[in-house]
Amino acid sequence: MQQGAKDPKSPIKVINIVGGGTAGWMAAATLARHFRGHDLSIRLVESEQIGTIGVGEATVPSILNLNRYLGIRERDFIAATGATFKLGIEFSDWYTAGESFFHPFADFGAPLGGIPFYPCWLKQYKLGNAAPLSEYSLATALAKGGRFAQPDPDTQNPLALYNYAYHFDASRYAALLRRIAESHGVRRIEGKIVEVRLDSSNGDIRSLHLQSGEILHGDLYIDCSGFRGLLIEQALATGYEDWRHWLPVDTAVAVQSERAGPAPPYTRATATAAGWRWRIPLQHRNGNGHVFSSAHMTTEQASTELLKNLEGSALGEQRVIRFAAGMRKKFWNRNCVALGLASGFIEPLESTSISLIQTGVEKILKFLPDLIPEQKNIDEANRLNRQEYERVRDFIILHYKLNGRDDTQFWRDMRDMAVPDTLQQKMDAFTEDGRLLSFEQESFQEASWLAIYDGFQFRPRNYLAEVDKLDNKQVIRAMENMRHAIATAATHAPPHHTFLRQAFLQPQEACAETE
Ligand SMILES: Cc1cc2nc3c(=O)[nH]c(=O)nc-3n(C[C@H](O)[C@H](O)[C@H](O)COP(=O)(O)OP(=O)(O)OC[C@H]3O[C@@H](n4cnc5c(N)ncnc54)[C@H](O)[C@@H]3O)c2cc1C
Repeated sequence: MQQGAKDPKSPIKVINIVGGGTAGWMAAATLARHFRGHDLSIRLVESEQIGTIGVGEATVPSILNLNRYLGIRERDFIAATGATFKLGIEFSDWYTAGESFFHPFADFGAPLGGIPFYPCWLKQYKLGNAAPLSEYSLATALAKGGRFAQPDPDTQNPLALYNYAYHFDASRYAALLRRIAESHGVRRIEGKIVEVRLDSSNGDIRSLHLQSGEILHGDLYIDCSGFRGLLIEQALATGYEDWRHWLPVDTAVAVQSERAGPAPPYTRATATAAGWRWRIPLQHRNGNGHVFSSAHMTTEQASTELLKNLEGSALGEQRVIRFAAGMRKKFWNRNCVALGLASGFIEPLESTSISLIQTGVEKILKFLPDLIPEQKNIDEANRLNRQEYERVRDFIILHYKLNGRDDTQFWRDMRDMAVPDTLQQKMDAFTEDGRLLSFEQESFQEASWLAIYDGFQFRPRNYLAEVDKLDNKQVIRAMENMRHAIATAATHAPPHHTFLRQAFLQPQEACAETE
């Protein structure tokens, strides 16, 4: 057998990870933790000369599971990464200019008489007896007031159940993960890979050749090299499925800025003439960016719009990043798995990339039992990965499809476009009677779909007939009680910055009682 070629039945002994951005270090820390005690060596190659993408600072709640798995205490995480809490996303000017709505990581209301809240609300809303849906969400009320408190895990009150995520400094998070990975034995190699050689007998990746002359052989290669896809595309020519006909936003200008005022506990996404701007509040600064369609707006226009709307002075230079929405045709091809930007990218509107890295790593763990790769497992991992990407894609497209703006060609085109069949099916079911279809591998659950439908005032023609079994007066009273309880609970929570300071940023001893 050639050097570097592996007997297909023997367990993997060497994993080479290419790239030390968020994807590379997430993979390194998780794989090293999962396979500790195995006869396995994990190496990570990264190049300071190339650097990382330097954005990617808003997350979804699944990040808490990763931190827990890696043994990262919330207090340490928040101090190390300059993190703030995130209750959801405020969408400004998306439906029409001047209007905004909130997508919380939480359900709306609580079931009434065994019937889910939404159909009950819908009937009363149509009758003019209900407040806007957002007023039945504690997470939304907290966000609006700039307040934060952690949900009480023992509460019996369904209104107090919500999730949260974080905003964090991506480079500091990568550094934290690196410390964990290295403590589990991962070896970091600084250097630029200048050549990737394939095994002529089977087409697998055989070796990585560094500028320094060092050659790395391995059994499994994880491509975390960013958009370039050094292994998965440049070496293995896996192919890319391009979704720009649905998601034409293809360029970002990004800049950091000084914080002005206390950090709100949410991300803001503000629609512009041909895209949208993000504002991500960290403890020590804001992350800002403007993502736009280059067919409808120049980089100069996008940059002017971004700078004009910064809340504090810009810190450092603006960066321009180009991308194409889509996914690699296979995320696992031969002896190579692509994670992060190397595996695909759907624009950052719902902060999904980091969670897709997480589920990508989980698929490696699940479909590589005993470290022995089998083609049927690889095929299944690819099938699930595709579905997961497509579900996220559909959810993002929905935000554009439902827009009510008439001010530019971009928004009119987005409203008129034909959407994927899977999305059309969901929209049709919802329009009929409020049914929320859920397919395999959904990243966003029913409450999230509801938040977007309702935010865009896209409402069903009918409500579920079952709701008519409930007594109208009782329903109205119960809903009013919920709204009152939520408003009261929200005003009792501390301002977000006070919560952060008191619970997480004070010296250890002072915090002991808050744990
Ligand atoms: C505009 C924008 C906004 C985003 N916002 C969010 C967000 O809010 N939330 C979210 O979840 N995600 C977001 N993302 C996605 C997020 O940034 C990425 O998923 C995340 O940073 C992971 O990137 P990565 O590690 O795959 O790639 P990168 O950070 O690009 O890292 C690539 C690594 O590969 C190394 N490398 C490349 N070539 C070589 C070579 N030849 N030799 C050696 N090393 C090499 C580099 O040195 C680097 O270490 C955003 C992305 C963009 C473009």
